[in-house]
Amino acid sequence: MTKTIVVKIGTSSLTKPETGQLALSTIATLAETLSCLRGQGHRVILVSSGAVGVGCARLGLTERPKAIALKQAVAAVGQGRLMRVYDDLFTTLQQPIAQVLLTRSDLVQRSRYLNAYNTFRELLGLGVIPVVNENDTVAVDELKFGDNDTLSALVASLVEADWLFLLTDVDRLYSADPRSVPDAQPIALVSSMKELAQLQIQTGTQGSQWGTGGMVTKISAARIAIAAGVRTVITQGRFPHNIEKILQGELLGTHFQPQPEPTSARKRWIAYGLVPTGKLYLDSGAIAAISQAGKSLLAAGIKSVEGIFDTQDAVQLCDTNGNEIARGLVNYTSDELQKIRGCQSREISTILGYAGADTVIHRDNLVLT
Ligand SMILES: Nc1ncnc2c1ncn2[C@@H]1O[C@H](COP(=O)(O)OP(=O)(O)O)[C@@H](O)[C@H]1O
Ligand SMILES: N[C@@H](CCC(=O)OP(=O)(O)O)C(=O)O
Repeated sequence: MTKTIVVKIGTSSLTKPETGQLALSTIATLAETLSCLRGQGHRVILVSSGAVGVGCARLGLTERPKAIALKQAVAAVGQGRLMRVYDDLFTTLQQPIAQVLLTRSDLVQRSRYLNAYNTFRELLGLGVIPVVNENDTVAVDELKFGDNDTLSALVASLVEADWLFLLTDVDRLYSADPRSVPDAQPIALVSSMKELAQLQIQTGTQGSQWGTGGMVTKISAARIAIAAGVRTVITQGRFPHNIEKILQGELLGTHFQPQPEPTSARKRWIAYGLVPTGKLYLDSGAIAAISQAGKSLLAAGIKSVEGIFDTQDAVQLCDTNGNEIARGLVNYTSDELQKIRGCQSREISTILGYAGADTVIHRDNLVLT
């Protein structure tokens, strides 16, 4: 059966750690594998990092730049070079590809989000493999994916993929970073995010020398993808043929089982497409009402309000310790909420001097995270 498959490859797999030069045999095998999957009728998207790493190698820089302007300039050098290598390899295999560079803002506005969806649909319909990366050269700090693990999960969610493969320089997820904890235990299957929380995995915050997010971003990417019904696998990038083996049922890498009932497309956009601009801290009654009873959020349950936002902006809903429970679109501005937090709905019109919505966030606009 035809599947939609998103494959993300990180800098640590695309380049040689010693020199930063391209790992050509890995890239060639990846191109071969993806072309083969296309030949079998699957729809394939490649999310490729490497613009900064390849740009550094091209310019003789020995470490990933920290200054934003330099990083953006280096990415511009590397992205072109990376695409040239991909195009040469895929052309040899008679497989057309396309470059798709996205920024966070392309997914924030609903119309642009749908536009991105339409572009992917057309490309996949044409039998093209889109090669996606963040548009590092123009992305601004506040509106960044920041790492391609997240980007690939958002793309997988956008196109409602069946599979997301996160290819990296370790063969799977471990109970702790195997670089620093040699007896860390391998994890083969994660059946829910609740189970993952119980495993208490240690990830550190660092990736490899050239990678960005390490395992943390892969786990949060898996969270986004499985909520969209996408089976997610973390596996070794050096052996791209493993993707075919996994699709045939071999249990390589770490598998994250998709949520049985995926969150609706609109709610996924609210939860992960939008960038929240504020936080509402809730009391325990409100937390129980939204998380267990599926109710809307009322002003009475809000203890405090953080940030400046407008109506219909996305905000995070947190417990009093700041742990996020849900996200949603607010019916009131931050100024209004400062005045009505903790109040009964019937008091709102007297406090504000005009009638507003009964709910602060209607349950149709509220997503548990
Ligand atoms: N619990 C863990 N299990 C496996 N790897 C981990 C874990 N915690 C941290 N890591 C580190 O994450 C690294 C991969 O992340 P990163 O360098 O960002 O890769 P990529 O460039 O593929 O995105 C591994 O090399 C490993 O050292
Ligand atoms: N967009 C950046 C990659 C960011 C990123 O997530 O890198 P990695 O951790 O290697 O997957 C680039 O092309 O260099």
